Amino acid sequence: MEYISEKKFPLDANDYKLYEEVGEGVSASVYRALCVPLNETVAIKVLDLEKCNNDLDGIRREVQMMNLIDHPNLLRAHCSFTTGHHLWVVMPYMAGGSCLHIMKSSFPEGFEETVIATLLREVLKALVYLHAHGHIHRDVKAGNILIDSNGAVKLADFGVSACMFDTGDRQRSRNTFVGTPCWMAPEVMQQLHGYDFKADIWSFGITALELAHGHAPFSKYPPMKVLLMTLQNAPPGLDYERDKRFSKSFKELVGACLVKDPKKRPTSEKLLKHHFFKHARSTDYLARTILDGLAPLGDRFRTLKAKEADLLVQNNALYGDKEHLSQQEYIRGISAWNFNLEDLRNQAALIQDDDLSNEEEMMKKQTDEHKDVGIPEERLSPETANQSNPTSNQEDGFNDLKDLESSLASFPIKPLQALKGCFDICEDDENATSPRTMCQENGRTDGECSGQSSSIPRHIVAEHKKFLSGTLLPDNVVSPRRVVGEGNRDYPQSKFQSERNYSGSLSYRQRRDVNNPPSAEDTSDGAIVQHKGRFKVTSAELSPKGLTNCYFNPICGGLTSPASANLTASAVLPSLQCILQQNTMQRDEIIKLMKYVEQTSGKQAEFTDVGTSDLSQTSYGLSRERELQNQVNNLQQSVGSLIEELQRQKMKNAQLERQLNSLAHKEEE
Ligand SMILES: Nc1ncnc2c1ncn2[C@@H]1O[C@H](COP(=O)(O)OP(=O)(O)OP(=O)(O)O)[C@@H](O)[C@H]1O
Repeated sequence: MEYISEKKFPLDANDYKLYEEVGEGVSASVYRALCVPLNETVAIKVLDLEKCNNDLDGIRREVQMMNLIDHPNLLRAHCSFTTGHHLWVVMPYMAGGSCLHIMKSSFPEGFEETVIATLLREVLKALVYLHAHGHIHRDVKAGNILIDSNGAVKLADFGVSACMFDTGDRQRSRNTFVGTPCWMAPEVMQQLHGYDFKADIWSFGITALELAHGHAPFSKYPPMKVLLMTLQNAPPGLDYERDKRFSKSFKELVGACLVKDPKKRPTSEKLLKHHFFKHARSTDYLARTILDGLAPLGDRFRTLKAKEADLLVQNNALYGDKEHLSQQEYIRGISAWNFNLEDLRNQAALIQDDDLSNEEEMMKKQTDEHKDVGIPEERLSPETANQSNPTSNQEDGFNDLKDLESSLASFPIKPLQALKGCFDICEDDENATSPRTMCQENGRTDGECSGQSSSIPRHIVAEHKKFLSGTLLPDNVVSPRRVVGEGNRDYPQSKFQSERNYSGSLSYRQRRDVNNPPSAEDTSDGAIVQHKGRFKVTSAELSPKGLTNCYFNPICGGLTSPASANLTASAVLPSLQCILQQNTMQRDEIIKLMKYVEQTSGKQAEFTDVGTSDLSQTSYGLSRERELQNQVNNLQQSVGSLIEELQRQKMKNAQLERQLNSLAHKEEE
């Protein structure tokens, strides 16, 4: 892992003088330093190899990339070498720091359009180069756009990049769930067909919004919610009202990047010709406008770190609330979201009902706004598109299999609420190993439980399950029990549980190394890997056995477990609600499917009779379910207010404790 650039940077740590720390990632610290023989200021990224045992591949890839690339807008390494158990990567010093840090220090509301156009043009040039050479960056975001003292812009951090020309095992990495949630393209989250360069275009669009507002869309939400919102909502965009200060061409550029169908996104090359970039200026302009008057990078880094520590203490004392902490992580400016099952449950449980209705409103608003800006409906998620044109489904009827599939690929009406229920009830129940058990607990027969109808095409069923189970991640991500069910891959639940690391300095991977030596299975299909503070989940669908477990479980989804005697009302109610919602939706879908199958097999007349009586039974069932659901809602509201009250008391307690402490302190003095 040693190489030299033309300029002959020394490969001995003694030839460098380390100064202050200027940045920190999950796996590394970055220092300003002096290369003594060349008398040149450099940045040195120091990685502790003992702590990154499992990620050597990623590190190797990053260093190789930093060696091979040769483009003024990409951060290239001068050299790299090991010293003790550390790897030093020597690179040009980018005195301005990252765009994220600059915004956090001086532009909390985002940059003005000319600055954005200039920054984005430079980043896009880097992407054109990377894509032309077969690379996907996979982590484009303001935190990885660095600026030097002259205003030169470089895209950094190739730790999770991938190469389109890779084959075999490395090709699999292109189908992994990797990136930072807010910037992650829907196809990367969905894991259905793999992805390509266009994933970077989506992240580029999100970065444009981040530079415009000072934060990425959905950044205040916990990762689980970000995933759901990205998949379910209309793509984010510039708002006509709120973003009046931005030009139409900027809005169009963002709109072009943030299209859910990757095929409809422009290539980086085409995007570079977009008329928005006529607003771009020279990079000196950046130096004059955004770097002028900024404190030295090390000082800014220290201030941000102190702010972050304060916030962490405050939030811990006041809320103990992960949603606030997640936001706080964003303030820190690194993507240190460790992702584990326990978190998913906790985060799902944090989702409030009013969030849900806000979400729905937001979706509706975004749909209207998109219409205003003239964004075609194909940019909208299936749900939103349907909202904007309520008759479209009916008009199309059920004749088109494609329509059916797209409607099956939608989430329940309130997926977050459904998830909330599923996670609540799932608490550490080791007995819940199969859908069969769960369904028996619900008083269903196996037949009902499997939901497999001979008339339903199997590929539709498989896809359907992915969404109706309330799980948006690949099945293997959120349901270790499914893995257990496969027999030979018997992960105990605890292996998937990591302690969430809010400060981001320790990763799941590092902790696990201490307690569990890595096994071959760690990299097998479906293992969750926390990769450099981002998510990385290998898709099981790529393995030949991946699809064999795609059973459609209409009642329980993949996550619920039998109710145990000590379950609280708050745990049971949401889960009931989840079951009701899923039932309602699945019943509708089954009727559609039956109708479709009957129509195509020429039994229309027969079906009408059976169908009519089925439908009337169904509508009775539906109204009964609605009634029950209302009751569940009411009960849930009471539980909600009790929880709120509890939180208020907790806050009071924390305040009293602080007052007591300071009194005790004074007395001691
Ligand atoms: N060449 C550089 N000059 C100045 N600052 C830098 C340089 N390289 C990195 N930094 C700063 O250090 C921070 C961490 O670096 P980097 O992103 O490479 O670490 P990482 O461990 O890969 O982080 P991540 O958590 O994003 O994976 C960056 O966000 C940036 O602010």
